[in-house]
Amino acid sequence: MAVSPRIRLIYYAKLSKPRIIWLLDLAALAGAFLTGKILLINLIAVLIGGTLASGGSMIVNEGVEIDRDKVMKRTSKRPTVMGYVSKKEAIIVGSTLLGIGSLIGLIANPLTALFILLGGLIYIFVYTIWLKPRSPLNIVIGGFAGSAAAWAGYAAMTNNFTLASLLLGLLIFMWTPGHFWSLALKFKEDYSKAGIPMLPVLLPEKSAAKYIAISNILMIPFALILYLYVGMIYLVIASIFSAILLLFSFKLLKNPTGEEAWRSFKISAPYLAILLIALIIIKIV
Ligand code: HEM
Ligand SMILES: CC(C)=CCC/C(C)=C/CC/C(C)=C/COP(=O)(O)OP(=O)(O)O
Repeated sequence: MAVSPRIRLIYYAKLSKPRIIWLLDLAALAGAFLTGKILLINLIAVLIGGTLASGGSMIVNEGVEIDRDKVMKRTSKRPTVMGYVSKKEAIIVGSTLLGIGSLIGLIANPLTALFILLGGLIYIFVYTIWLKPRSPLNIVIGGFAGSAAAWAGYAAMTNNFTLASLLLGLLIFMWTPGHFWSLALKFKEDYSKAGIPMLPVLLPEKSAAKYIAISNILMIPFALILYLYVGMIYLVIASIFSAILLLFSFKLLKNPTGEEAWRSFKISAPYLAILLIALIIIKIV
């Protein structure tokens, strides 16, 4: 379809899921600041490279998923579903962006580039193509894609992968199921219609709420343990916000409705953001 380059850019900006990219960038920033030493050029490289690569991966995801997105109300207006961007075009443009983003990571070092590429490849091949249509563990394993952002940020400063970066990545990995199952519980019908076996589609609401609570409880030690590298002020902040997150999980457990699941989802991104921002600020001052 012939549209102006400006409109085309808007389609691609939408397809890149910018609301998710900022948190991935924040994870990369937290990884970088966790090292305690900042190399400015490398920091810029990992942020620009990570943004292009994650945006590109999302565009490939939407190219691959046109038939699933078509069926779900939440995703039915995407430029790919509307026919504004074809499957082939989304896959080519998205993979090119993933490639360029990974190459920009090379400005920092090869390990950074590798983690950026790994994040995109896990999201596209392991999550989107392999597990999403087949297994309720799809987003559990897919969570490693988010961890890769933190590992890339850490590697950009140190050219290394250490226990500290492993733990930050595991926080994101452990956070992902609670984040996503809350959303899937709210949009249970959508996922069911599309035949995607998200856990809340397969289980009664009460059991889904139980898994969300369990996964959030299991995540909290990973949130707190980072105090070893960040200090007591971080521990206090992480404890307070973890308690708030748990409160939302228990409210959902008591009242496992779509509305309560939506609240649990809406608190999950700010929760992770606050912990990551606290880590960054404490490391700066
Ligand atoms: C496989 C793992 C994940 C799945 C399946 C998932 C799924 C989703 C979905 C479907 C949305 C709604 C998107 C929309 O329509 O706008 C969303 C929102 C979001 N996700 Fe995730 N996500 C995952 C991991 C992550 C990770 C690792 C991060 C960042 C570290 C992240 C950050 C966000 C943010 C910031 C939002 C927007 C929240 C809002 O609208 O309030 N997600 N996620
Ligand atoms: C370092 C690096 C490049 C990391 C990239 C990792 C990455 C893109 C993680 C995102 C995970 C995510 C937002 C999934 C969305 O689910 P979905 O696709 O099922 O959502 P949908 O139902 O809205 O299509």
